[in-house]
Amino acid sequence: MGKAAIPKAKPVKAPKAKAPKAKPAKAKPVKAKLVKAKLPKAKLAKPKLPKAKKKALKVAASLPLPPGIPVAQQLAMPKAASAAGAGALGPFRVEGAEAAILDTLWRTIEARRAAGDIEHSHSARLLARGTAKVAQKLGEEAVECVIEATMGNRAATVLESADLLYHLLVLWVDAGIAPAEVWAELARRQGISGIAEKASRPKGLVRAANTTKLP
Ligand SMILES: N=c1c2ncn([C@@H]3O[C@H](COP(=O)(O)OP(=O)(O)OP(=O)(O)O)[C@@H](O)[C@H]3O)c2ncn1[C@@H]1O[C@H](COP(=O)(O)O)[C@@H](O)[C@H]1O
Repeated sequence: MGKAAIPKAKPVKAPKAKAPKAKPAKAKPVKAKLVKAKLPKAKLAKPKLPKAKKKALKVAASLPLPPGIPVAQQLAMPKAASAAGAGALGPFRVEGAEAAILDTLWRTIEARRAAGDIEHSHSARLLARGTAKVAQKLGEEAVECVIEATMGNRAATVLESADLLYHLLVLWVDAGIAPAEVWAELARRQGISGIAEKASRPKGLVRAANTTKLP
């Protein structure tokens, strides 16, 4: 019984011969890592071009952009850039295209309302249909904007955002609200945390009594 255990210990020496073979293999993984690091970049760069071209054709055919905004540049932007903040807006900068355009557009819509030329003015025609229609159109444009943003359609979201802002201004004109009133409210909120503000609101039945929301 004890003799049989001795021969089993001899094969243990065999693994020592395999150890030298492993040394040259160490140099290979280093090269393999470098190759792997380059592959993803090539894979990401190739599929982007055909997608951008397809989207550019669709948008150009169905929703033509105003002059001065490079469609190809918008669509070629990586999705990560859209979440990068103000830096992502670089390609969209157009001479004279600033937030002040909202004040100008509001004055135009107000002038159209006053003139009442429903034959030639979309604003006048929409305003003539009443508050409910104006509000309905704003809701429709908001939903369309939400859909495009949810689908990740960056360029279409820009177009829908413009529609949304225009129809919001029509609603302001209908309600007799001047942009400065909204700007003032935004200015008042500057520096106030939204979370802190919400926490300071009255809760429960007190809040429900003052709003249409459920407590
Ligand atoms: N920014 C806009 C703007 N954005 C969108 N639209 C119009 O909004 C309308 C939206 O079309 P929809 O089919 O969604 O709505 P709809 O025609 O009311 O159809 P229904 O919902 O009634 O079925 C289209 O006629 C668009 O051209 C705009 N119309 C005007 N403006 C600006 O307003 C200024 C004054 O326009 P007028 O009032 O038309 O002179 C213009 O110079 C522009 O600067």
